[in-house]
Amino acid sequence: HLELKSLRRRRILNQFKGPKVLPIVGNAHQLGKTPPEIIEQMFDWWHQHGRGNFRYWIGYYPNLMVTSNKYFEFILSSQTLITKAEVYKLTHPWLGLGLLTSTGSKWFKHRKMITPSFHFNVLQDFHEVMNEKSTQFISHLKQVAAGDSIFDFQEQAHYLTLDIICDTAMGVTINAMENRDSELVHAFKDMCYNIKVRTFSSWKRNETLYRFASDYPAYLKTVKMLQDFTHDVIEQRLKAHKEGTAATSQSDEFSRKKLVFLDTLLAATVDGRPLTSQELYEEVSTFIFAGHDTTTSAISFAVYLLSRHQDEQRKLYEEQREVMGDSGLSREATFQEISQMKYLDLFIKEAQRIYPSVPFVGRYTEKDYVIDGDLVPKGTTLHMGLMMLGYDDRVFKEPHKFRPERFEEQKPGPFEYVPFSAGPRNCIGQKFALLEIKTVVSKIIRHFQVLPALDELESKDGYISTTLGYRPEEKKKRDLQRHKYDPILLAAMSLKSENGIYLRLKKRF
Ligand code: HEM
Repeated sequence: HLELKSLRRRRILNQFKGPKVLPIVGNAHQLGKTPPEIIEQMFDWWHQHGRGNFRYWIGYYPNLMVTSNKYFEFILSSQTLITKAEVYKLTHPWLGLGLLTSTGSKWFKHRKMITPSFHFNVLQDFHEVMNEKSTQFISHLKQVAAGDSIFDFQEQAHYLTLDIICDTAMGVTINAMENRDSELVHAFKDMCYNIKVRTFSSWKRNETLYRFASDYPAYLKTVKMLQDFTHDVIEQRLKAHKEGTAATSQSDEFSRKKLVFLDTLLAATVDGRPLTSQELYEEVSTFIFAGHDTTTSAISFAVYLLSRHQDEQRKLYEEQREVMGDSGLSREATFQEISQMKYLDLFIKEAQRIYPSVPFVGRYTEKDYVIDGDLVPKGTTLHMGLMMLGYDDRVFKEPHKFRPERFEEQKPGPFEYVPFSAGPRNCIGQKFALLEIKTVVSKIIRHFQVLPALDELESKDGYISTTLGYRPEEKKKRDLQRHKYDPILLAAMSLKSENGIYLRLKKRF
């Protein structure tokens, strides 16, 4: 039955390049056993098939890895090709159908309703929180990094971003940096971990089969804990609104009450009515997930690059001295000062090219499409290889060289570099994210010299340690020289280092 059902799709998709397909398994047997092996396989196939689009089958499910510019333009500009790939369903039990996962008219109406929540003025309130939490983060790092110790920065960054997002989304202080062993902090961590594990497990990915897994009861407990926590906070905030003790608009300057994301949702309407409690829950949870998993990745890899590329770090420090003044290095940067940090901006662009926080974006074709003259059949999962774009030497010369200046010298075309996606379904939190990354990273640069785990790991020639993106033969050779402290990349929904991001910090004052 499955064979017959997929006959048409097979016939059509055979027009695309791709690895040889076996009956029943498709190409699943070639994918690799571990998450890092899967991303390596994708890069290998990309090279083997002329660094263009290629198709592969997981059992009877067809997948098309998309890296061509014309495809990116078509998909990202489309108003109809907006249904997310099946993998996003793993977030449904926690997030429901919020902005990230919904489709059709629900997505359209909610996108319109939520857009003002990221308005410039609201961001200024968020910036206060980012500043406050990153000041705490600096004190926290001083303890963790004391005595020249080598520590996993990625883990610490996760606590920070969780603190920022809970406060900006709901006005709640969970203090994850200090209470890392609390049940709630564990629940957030476990949930992100669970999504990662299920992404790469062929049977745990299936909702019905997953019920038989040994970790299923613990998973249900985690989902319930997060749901109860968020519902409680929403109820309390709703009560505060009724009693007039919460901020209702950004102009609440007089009372100095901070506006949080939930406040803007409580004031919003869809179809002329306020949001239901389920809708409020879905959007707040989505904001929390999309807004902290990604920034953990972005901040971690940016700081990792600082540790390996001392010349660039020196330039960044000089810029901090220029913008903040020598006597101002210990204070918090204002919104305006952040926008004057131009080299930091280039640095983050370059960091996102090499280590995009969202390495792949998935869509599902609910009907046939003709893209760049090719027929793409209904029922195909499209994976947009955002990460491959960054390693394409037809666009970025010497892609393994870390050179923030490249973004000043030559701007990539509109669909050649899209870490925040593009078009109607682009990242709604882009400005929030950049503000957060810059606030945190600039503060780290002012307070510490970031050093690699071992002195000899500093890059002397500007080349990065990552070998993904090299041609397979070249990659194999370079892999032999890899060090245990070089990150091993894996692409769950966001890009992470499987073996952590180990580095050292030296206090500047
Ligand atoms: C470095 C940080 C970030 C990166 C690289 C990033 C990237 C992306 C990308 C590529 C998408 C498109 C996903 C898709 O089409 O499936 C997306 C969507 C989204 N992002 Fe971000 N993001 C970041 C941070 C944030 C933050 C901080 C928030 C919220 C505070 C956020 C909220 C969202 C939401 C709600 C969507 C769904 C938008 C929609 O479908 O209309 N993101 N992001």
